[in-house]
Amino acid sequence: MTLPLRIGYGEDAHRLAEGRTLVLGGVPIPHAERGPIAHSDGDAVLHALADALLSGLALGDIGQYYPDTDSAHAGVDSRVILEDSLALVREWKYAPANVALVVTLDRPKLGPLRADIARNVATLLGLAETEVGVSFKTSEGLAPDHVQVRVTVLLRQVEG
Ligand SMILES: Nc1ccn([C@@H]2O[C@H](COP(=O)(O)O)[C@@H](O)[C@H]2O)c(=O)n1
Ligand SMILES: C[C@@]1(CO)OP(=O)(O)OP(=O)(O)OC[C@H]1O
Repeated sequence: MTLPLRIGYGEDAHRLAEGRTLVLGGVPIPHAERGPIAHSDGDAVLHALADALLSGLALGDIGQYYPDTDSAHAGVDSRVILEDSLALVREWKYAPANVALVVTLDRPKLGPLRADIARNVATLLGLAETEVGVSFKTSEGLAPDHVQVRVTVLLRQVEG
């Protein structure tokens, strides 16, 4: 891989159900009536982010490294998935430069948690908080039963 800059893109979606904790970017969301149905902890931000990191270097996706058919990964903390994906990026001598992420969720309002999510994601990636853009959208009632996340990441080549 020779390009000094590479773009990665990732998406994730989970159906929401009662009795589950909604965690986004490693931040538990208070007042969420429902949380994700998932094989792992279902953190859609970290899943989409990990996929974005991998896609930027054409390294596949998290389902290849963490198949949801493998009981060994049941309930896995998504921070581990992200750390593993970041380690692969570093092995190829790249590092994240900045991140833009969009969460689509009808309820609850996430605006008050924007800084917490940005800070947590930045810490996980070794970035400044100002390098993590966090946007929220409702689906306008079109998809009230799921959470959807889309992420772009810019990767920069680093010295070996
Ligand atoms: N779960 C959400 C969804 C949206 N917001 C904020 O609401 C504003 C309007 O969103 P629209 O989808 O109607 O365009 C926007 O400022 C979002 O940041 C939110 O806080 N939590
Ligand atoms: C993370 C994995 C593995 O535990 O499962 P889920 O938590 O269901 O998440 P998803 O984003 O649907 O796919 C990746 C899976 O392999």
